[in-house]
Amino acid sequence: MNAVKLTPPTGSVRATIPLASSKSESNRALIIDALTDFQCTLQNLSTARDTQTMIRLLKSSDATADVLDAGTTMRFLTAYFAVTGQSKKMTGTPRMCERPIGILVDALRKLGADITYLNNEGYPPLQINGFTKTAGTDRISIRGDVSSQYISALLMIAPTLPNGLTLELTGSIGSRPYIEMTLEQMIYFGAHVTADWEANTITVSAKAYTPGPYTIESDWSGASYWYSVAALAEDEASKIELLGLKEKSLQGDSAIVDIMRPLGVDSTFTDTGVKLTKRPTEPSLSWDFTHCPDLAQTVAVCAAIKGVTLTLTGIESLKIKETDRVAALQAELQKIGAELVEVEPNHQYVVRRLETVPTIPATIETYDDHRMAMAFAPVAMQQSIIIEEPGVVAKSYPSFWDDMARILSVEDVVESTEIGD
Ligand SMILES: O=C(O)C1=C[C@@H](OP(=O)(O)O)[C@@H](O)[C@H](O)C1
Ligand SMILES: C=C(OP(=O)(O)O)C(=O)O
Repeated sequence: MNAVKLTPPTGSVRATIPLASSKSESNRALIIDALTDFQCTLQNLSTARDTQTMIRLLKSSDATADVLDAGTTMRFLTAYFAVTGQSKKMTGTPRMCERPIGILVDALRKLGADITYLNNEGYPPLQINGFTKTAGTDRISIRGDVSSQYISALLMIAPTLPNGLTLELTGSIGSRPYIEMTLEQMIYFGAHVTADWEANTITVSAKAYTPGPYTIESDWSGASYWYSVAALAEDEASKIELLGLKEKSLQGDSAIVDIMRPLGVDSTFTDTGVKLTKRPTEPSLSWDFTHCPDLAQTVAVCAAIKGVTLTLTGIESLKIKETDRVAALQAELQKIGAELVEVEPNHQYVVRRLETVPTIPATIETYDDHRMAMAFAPVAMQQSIIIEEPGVVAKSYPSFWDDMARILSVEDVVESTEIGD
């Protein structure tokens, strides 16, 4: 086993953190760039593995595209390879092959794509065998409550369809800011888009993208771990500056600014980013994570350590991400003396402290999930903690441990290897 041990800092924390840039914005910009025949100039692309995988697969002429564990890369490339008439086998990690894709494949088939499942119906791996543009329809109904990534994937290819596309989103809509991010980036590159959020209908005209320069913002999801660090810093004089973030962001995870105020963090925007300082904490907090699911783990762990009773709704989609994040949180929060209880089935959950005294340092399993590692790391502001398989952070934030080492001690834990291992 590979692990790192984190030890609390002494005194107040003062740090300036460069942050990784957003993999969500990067992966959209890369698809749009590919649809302009790579005529755009993209700046500050993310170093995240999910983005590096997207770059590699867009350049590759191999018959197989292995996206590893990158959800957006799988969903966006499936639509891109289909509409550009390529023959590709799409595959990924064993977990990726458990993450549903049927809703996107059904929609692409209606538009004219030839896609077959190679193993289980509705899941990767799949084989794309091209696209018949005239066979398609230009109006499609699609569920909005499983993953917004299917919707973003379809929207981005829509300008290249002969008649454009109208999407009617049915049921409740999750992760809506990610759909809005897609639309904003499409509009930036010259797409004609009309979104009617009353009727849940989005129309995209057939019109080629206009290539141009584009600079990716820092990653607000990655920023959330620094908000948790600030919230858990014991010294009231602690200050952290996060570079490259904007108050008016395309990223819905900028909601962390509002979520963290009751957890004790004030945000002040500057020309270069945002400064975090400490403020009084409230005893309880309720938040609906429907539109910012990637923040749920950060906030759950932070509230658990602070002893703030947290009521969470909108976390159903966590079960189909890199791991079942609800189950993973339930198991690991116990180790830091807290529990995540399902109060209303598949709807409302509460994080609260337990009476038991946990062992310190707790050893946290990460379940191949970058956000499990990064969400638990800020616990080290108050108590030592061991995080297993720390390399998982590479998916979205490869320099996370180097950045953490600016404020506290991050040591590799060397496990003795037994003969026969
Ligand atoms: O479109 C995107 O960039 C993303 C959308 C969200 O997924 P869902 O739409 O599946 O919730 C989010 O969890 C993921 O990290 C990135
Ligand atoms: C869910 C995530 O990513 P994806 O769905 O793109 O794998 C994430 O980064 O938390």
